[in-house]
Amino acid sequence: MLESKITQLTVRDVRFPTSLEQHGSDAMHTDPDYSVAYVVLETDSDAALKGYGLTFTVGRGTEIVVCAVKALSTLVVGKTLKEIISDFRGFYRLLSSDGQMRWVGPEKGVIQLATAAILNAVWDLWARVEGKPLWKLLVDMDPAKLISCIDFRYITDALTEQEALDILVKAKKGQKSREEQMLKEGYPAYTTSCAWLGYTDQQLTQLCSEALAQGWTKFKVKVGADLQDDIRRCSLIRKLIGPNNTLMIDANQRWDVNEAITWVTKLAEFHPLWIEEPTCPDDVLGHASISKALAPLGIGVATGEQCHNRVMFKQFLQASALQFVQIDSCRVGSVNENLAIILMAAKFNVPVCPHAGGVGLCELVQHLILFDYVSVSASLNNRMCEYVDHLHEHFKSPTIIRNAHYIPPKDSGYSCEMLEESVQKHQYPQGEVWRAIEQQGKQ
Ligand SMILES: C[C@H](O)[C@@H](O)[C@@H](O)[C@H](O)C(=O)O
Ligand SMILES: [Mg+2]
Repeated sequence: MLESKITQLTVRDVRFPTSLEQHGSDAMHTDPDYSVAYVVLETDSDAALKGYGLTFTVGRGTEIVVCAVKALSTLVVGKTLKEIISDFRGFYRLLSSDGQMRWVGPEKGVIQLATAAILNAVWDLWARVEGKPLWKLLVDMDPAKLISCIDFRYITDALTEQEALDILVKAKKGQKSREEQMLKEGYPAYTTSCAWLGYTDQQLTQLCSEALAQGWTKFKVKVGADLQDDIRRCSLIRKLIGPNNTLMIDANQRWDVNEAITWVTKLAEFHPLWIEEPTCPDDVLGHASISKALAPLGIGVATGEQCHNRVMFKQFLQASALQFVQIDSCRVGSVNENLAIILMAAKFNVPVCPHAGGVGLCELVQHLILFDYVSVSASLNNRMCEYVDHLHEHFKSPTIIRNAHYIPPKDSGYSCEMLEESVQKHQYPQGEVWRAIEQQGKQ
């Protein structure tokens, strides 16, 4: 089936009206409608083989990503899977460095989100052909083959191909038992679903109590809009979870550098493990200053959900500007680029704690963090994967959480195939969900 040719790419604008109940809200994204540009790759295979991919967005603007996916589609339609994976690095470059299209990037913004959607679908297709979930395809892959999927351009000053290969070869030791451990226990997760910024104290208390009863021990709270609110909310949640559970805070880029330091210092009494996205996501040196100032308080800096490519991560690592690397399955160039980031994090000995606050992100990124543990970092120290409890019912193979751990997916592929009925209902603007909302607005 590797010979299957990709005959068509379809892309749809699918949105969920999460802003109505403030799910997903933070200090900068006050009304997010969790959305995806949803890609399906059709093939000429008899076995009705298809590849499914997506990239996450938050409502208006999804149509621009859809447009960018269409613009890139000519680069993938007509290729066989074999052609792509026999030189995946070359194919990655074809998409990310197209001589005309790169002008609207390069490797950042909308075009990078579109690249992610397409490449996520290609990886899904490959894993389906191999009859494995994506994480298993990755952990079983020969290290040299894995390396051949990565574009090392611009990062060899931080990580050479040889160093990356050495990391993978070294981590072969103990791989089998780590894989068995994951299948048995799962990968540790934390929840963000109790404390979105738009939730009331009452909601926060109820959701947090329920989560504690379900076995959650690590919680993230949104902060950054109003200091007094933050003090009240953090104090509330710290009381609920007790001194031994873990608390993280997330400002979604709200502050200037000095403001971040002052603000977080005032929240230090609640002992957050990290402050996430304290300032502009592109400000490497700003993050380094914040890291330095907060280190004596025992608070680390986490970032990555809007870190648009491997070069940004390289600089953050080189400048000791973050203490937690938050990879994102859709922000950068899919698995190919995330492999580079995971390997750089290993070289710099910084834990990877993926971002998953969105629709479909939990489904996707669980594969990458399983790969990180089994085949790269071999450590769970200071590591956990984000989980948000929204919209999983729209997926064919939704995430499975047991005792606050991600249980490794078993179905073939990259877990982002959506239920066709859900796609049709939520397609923007013609799906019935959006037509009903429009109707109500008119009344
Ligand atoms: C708009 C989104 O919900 C963000 O608030 C979310 O991704 C968040 O930053 C997170 O870390 O989960
Ligand atoms: Mg965040």
